[in-house]
Amino acid sequence: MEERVHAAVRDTADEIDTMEIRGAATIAEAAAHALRRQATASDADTPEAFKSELRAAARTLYETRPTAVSLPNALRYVLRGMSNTTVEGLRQNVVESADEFCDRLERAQADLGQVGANRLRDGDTIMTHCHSTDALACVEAAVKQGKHIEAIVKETRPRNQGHITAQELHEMGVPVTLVVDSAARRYLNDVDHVLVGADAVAADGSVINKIGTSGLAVNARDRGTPIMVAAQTLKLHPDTLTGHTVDIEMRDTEEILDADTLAELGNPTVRNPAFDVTPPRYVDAIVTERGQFPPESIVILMRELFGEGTTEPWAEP
Ligand SMILES: O=C(COP(=O)(O)O)[C@H](O)[C@H](O)COP(=O)(O)O
Repeated sequence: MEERVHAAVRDTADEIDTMEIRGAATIAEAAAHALRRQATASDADTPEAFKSELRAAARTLYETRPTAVSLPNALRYVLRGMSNTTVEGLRQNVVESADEFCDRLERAQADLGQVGANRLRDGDTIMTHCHSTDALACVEAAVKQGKHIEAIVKETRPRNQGHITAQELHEMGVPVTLVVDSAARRYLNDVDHVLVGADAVAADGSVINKIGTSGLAVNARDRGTPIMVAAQTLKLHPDTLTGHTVDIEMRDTEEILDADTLAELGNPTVRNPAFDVTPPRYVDAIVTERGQFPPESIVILMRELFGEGTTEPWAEP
């Protein structure tokens, strides 16, 4: 089966796995591009063979990282478009669905940016965690509205995605203060909004995002600082409508300590969860391209978008 998967798809899968491609929206976009590539390169000679190839490619991409639901949502969106009865027609279906998906993703981010920007006032300071393109779209829109925004950016150990956030905010003209993760509570006194993204939003309004988000949210609630989650509807997790929980990715401990240092320490057990779950009571607003929602009411939007649930991206309809 593997040999039917195009090398470009396998390269994308590797890049997602090693986090050269990372962040929920970016992963989704890369996956849609990869399926498009599989379709344009395919030399399948029957519609069944073509569909089977595309499903194998989707599975290869799906197996990279388990938490960001944008990935299966993207695969499902593109594969759902395969309605034609000829190979050429199916190829065209996939190309069009993938292009449409990427357009929609870009538009959704711009639209949610406007909604998030309306929550920010001139002179506000935000605190960020990790690197989220949805969250940064809110800041970018606020800056374009002429608001002066400042940012306190958590570095986000172990992979320091906060550095990317600091750089991108700087490019927007936003003054940045970078702090170590453990300094967050100390600086919350200077913050008007905590602004983070999401890898998945569950039907009960829980937010799954980079490890450390839940601790930040609890501290922010303690200080009375509003917590805004920027998450386009691509981040809504359909399986949670039927009681499934979201799989939290455990990553290699080498991201935290190299083998030599580990040995010097007497080889303690090291755990490296990539994400955590913030319960809805710690979230003030989930900002989507369909407007802002209190977390408890996100389920209404999920039912409208997904009905009663979905199948695996590669399952026969
Ligand atoms: O937790 C992360 C990234 O984790 P990782 O670096 O492990 O992929 C981001 O906050 C979300 O994916 C949202 O990002 P976006 O708003 O860009 O979809």
